[in-house]
Amino acid sequence: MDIYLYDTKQRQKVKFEPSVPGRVGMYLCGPTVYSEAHLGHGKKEVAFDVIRRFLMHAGYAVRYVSNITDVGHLQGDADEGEDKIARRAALEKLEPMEVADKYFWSFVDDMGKLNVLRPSINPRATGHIPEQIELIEELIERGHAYEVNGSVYFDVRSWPRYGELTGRKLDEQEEGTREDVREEKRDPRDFALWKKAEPSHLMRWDSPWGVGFPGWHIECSAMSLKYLGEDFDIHGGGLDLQFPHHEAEIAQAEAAGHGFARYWMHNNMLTIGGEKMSKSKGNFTTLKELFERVDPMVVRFLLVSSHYRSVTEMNDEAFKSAASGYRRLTDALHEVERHLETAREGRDAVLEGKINANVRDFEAAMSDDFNTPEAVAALFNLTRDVNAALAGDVPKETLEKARAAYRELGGNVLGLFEDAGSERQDDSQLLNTLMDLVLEARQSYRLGKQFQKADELRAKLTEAGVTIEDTSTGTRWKR
Ligand SMILES: Nc1ncnc2c1ncn2[C@@H]1O[C@H](COP(=O)(O)OP(=O)(O)OP(=O)(O)O)[C@@H](O)[C@H]1O
Ligand SMILES: [Zn+2]
Repeated sequence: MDIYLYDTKQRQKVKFEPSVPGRVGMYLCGPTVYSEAHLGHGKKEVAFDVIRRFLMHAGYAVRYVSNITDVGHLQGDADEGEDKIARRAALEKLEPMEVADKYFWSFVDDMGKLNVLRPSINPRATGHIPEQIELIEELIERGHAYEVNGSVYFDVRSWPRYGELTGRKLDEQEEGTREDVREEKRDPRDFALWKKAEPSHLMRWDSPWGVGFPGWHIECSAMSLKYLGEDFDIHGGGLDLQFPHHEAEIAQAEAAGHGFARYWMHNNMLTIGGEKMSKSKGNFTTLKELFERVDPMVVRFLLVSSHYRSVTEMNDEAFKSAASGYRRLTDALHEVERHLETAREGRDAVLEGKINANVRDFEAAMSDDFNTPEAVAALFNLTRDVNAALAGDVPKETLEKARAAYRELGGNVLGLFEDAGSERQDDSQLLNTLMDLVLEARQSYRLGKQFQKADELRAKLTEAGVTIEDTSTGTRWKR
């Protein structure tokens, strides 16, 4: 199966050829673990999870590495200032590593609910300080980095290829860093590889340049090279990471003499009211909040219904239609399974021909830069064909073929049906159904003017940790 993907660096769709036949090495920039993940983070994780799953479907053995940033990411992505983790540690009165662990496990939990496969390796920046120091030493030796007052900077002027991923011109590169220009830098575009730790800085390590901590970008170069080797296949991340983070990653690795990622893939943003969902804008919905009102599998369905390079807009309407689309697929699969219990032996060649055609459409869509909306459309066509046939009598072997198509394409590739998070997903679905029933009961008390009973129900729910709120659009509940 030939797979084409959009490579950010070449600015076009290209045929994917792994550097080692049959194997794929993939690296995805992971979370900075200082707060709860929001739906935008979910979009990124699901986008690359589906890419990984389809490569597995195509027969590749995939090593999927996604880092955990637990040091060096400073406020405002700058070269100067407070570390995001340390800041949160001070606010929550926790050790920095306690903050990192708390939000790391919370992230693992959220991604499990979204049925994102666990990475093969989840390396942490703090666990790879020697590797980062070694890479910085190589850069200094080759004349691409310099030390000043215990900090080390990448010398952008020594590396003319800097900026080639995004094709930024010199003056545009300066813009992002001008505010943080320090006298120490030879050029305002230079970025920190290692920072001297001020006495107040909690996270600190010995280095050839004194006590300090690594810059934000160096961990990804060091850890991807360590676990995937030179010239690994795919590097992914959000669009907003292209500059400066990914430009810096490439420069750090290549200037030190290493081959780096061969394909660059970037997901577009999840928006709300047309604006990027982000922590700093405050317009975010954490996945945990969302899962209280929307089944995580519906959230995943919404995410895969738009292309990873398209913007996904979040609103109640989108969730409503995702819920009904998702229900159509699961209902059809359940119907197939129900019919299988009593089906007669034999096959239906006409329906099998249609199933095969839909499977081919699905694979063609996914081979064309992982076009999930078209792949979902193929599943709906399959559903239409299967439902029409189920009105009559479908024999067993053909039903099994239909079930296998749903399980492989909808389940294993799009991740919509089972595995990692299925138990918890069932629980949350059950909880939603039960709460709908409870709220209906309360509503009928109120309509029957049995207000005391309605209030008692509400009080008992509060006792159980569930609060309910009456709004103009209906009653909502929260845990
Ligand atoms: N709305 C979004 N849609 C898609 N991906 C996102 C979105 N927000 C963040 N990401 C991706 O998640 C990763 C981590 O992002 P980050 O922690 O900077 O989140 P953020 O909410 O944008 O935070 P901040 O506003 O503080 O920059 C990045 O790869 C980024 O591209
Ligand atoms: Zn990175």
